[in-house]
Amino acid sequence: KEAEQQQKLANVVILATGGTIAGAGASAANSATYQAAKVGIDKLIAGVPELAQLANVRGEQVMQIASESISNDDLLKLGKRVAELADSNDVDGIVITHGTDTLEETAYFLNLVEKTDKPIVVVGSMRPGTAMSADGMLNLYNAVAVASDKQSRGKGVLVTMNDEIQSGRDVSKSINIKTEAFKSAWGPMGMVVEGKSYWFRLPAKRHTSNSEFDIKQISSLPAVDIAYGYGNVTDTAYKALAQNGAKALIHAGTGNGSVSSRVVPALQELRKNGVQIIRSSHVNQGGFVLRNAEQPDDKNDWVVAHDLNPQKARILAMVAMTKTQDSKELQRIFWEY
Ligand SMILES: NC(=O)CC[C@H](N)C(=O)O
Repeated sequence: KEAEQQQKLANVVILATGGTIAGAGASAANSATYQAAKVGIDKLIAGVPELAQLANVRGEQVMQIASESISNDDLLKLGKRVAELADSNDVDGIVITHGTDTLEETAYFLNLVEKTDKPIVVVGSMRPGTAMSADGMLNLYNAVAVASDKQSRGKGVLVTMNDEIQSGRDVSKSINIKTEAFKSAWGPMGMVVEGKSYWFRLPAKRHTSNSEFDIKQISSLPAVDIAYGYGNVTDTAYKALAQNGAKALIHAGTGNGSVSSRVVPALQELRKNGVQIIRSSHVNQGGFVLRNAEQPDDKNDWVVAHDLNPQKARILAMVAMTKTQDSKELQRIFWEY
């Protein structure tokens, strides 16, 4: 009977990378002061025995770090392992446990480069497992529930935090001290409640199987860096990043991606020297940058990131520039993904 039950359940692999979901603090009162990336994946799985009712679950420790330290090489390593698992017949879904600081970057990266319809769910927590009202157990349970659900197929890379199912493209860490930390300007795709998912909308942008990018064809990512716009800003950071080898600069602009008159000449000059200039916005609830609004992008040969925040724009620019150095192609890609 037990063997029959196991055969019916989906096979889900949990790839662990670290973060607060694997964190540990000195006491149960430490919800904010703790060390991330301490607890191994086997212990995390053992801590949620209910997972066995949802799926045949096994874990792999891919790395054990806080997500602010994830490098491009780490992204590639994780992405390639996800692709291998997605290709194997005995894997139905993949969950990635991840620190929340750059979770939105990894989720968007995988959304762009994994050529599969199988569910890929990225999950983290805001409190370590040692804290009172730790959120990691339920978030992980929800992630496995979504990853083992056939309905989750073909919907792009997903994020399950705070009972919501979010698109890995849209979602962003919006506050750092609440368990309700992850928001999308365009709303969640669904909810997961008591191990069951409820869907309300689908992503309109290209992703996974329908993407022109494939992790198997990517061996390195170009240097793309971000510089921040603010009152009294100078062009120092932009120039320094370019001098250090950046092939594209993401302008994390004020408002609708506006650029200070003290910075414009440097960006025009850098573009003439081959550096791609991509205007995004760092406004809190989600930016919306349009071509030739604020700045003459056609004349300057700059690109706009539209609704992608600066850190997501960096991910898309890196992936796109593995294929093209043409600014018009780059802009097409920024509209489509
Ligand atoms: N809540 C978290 O996961 C933050 C912990 C750590 N800074 C990380 O991103 O891994």
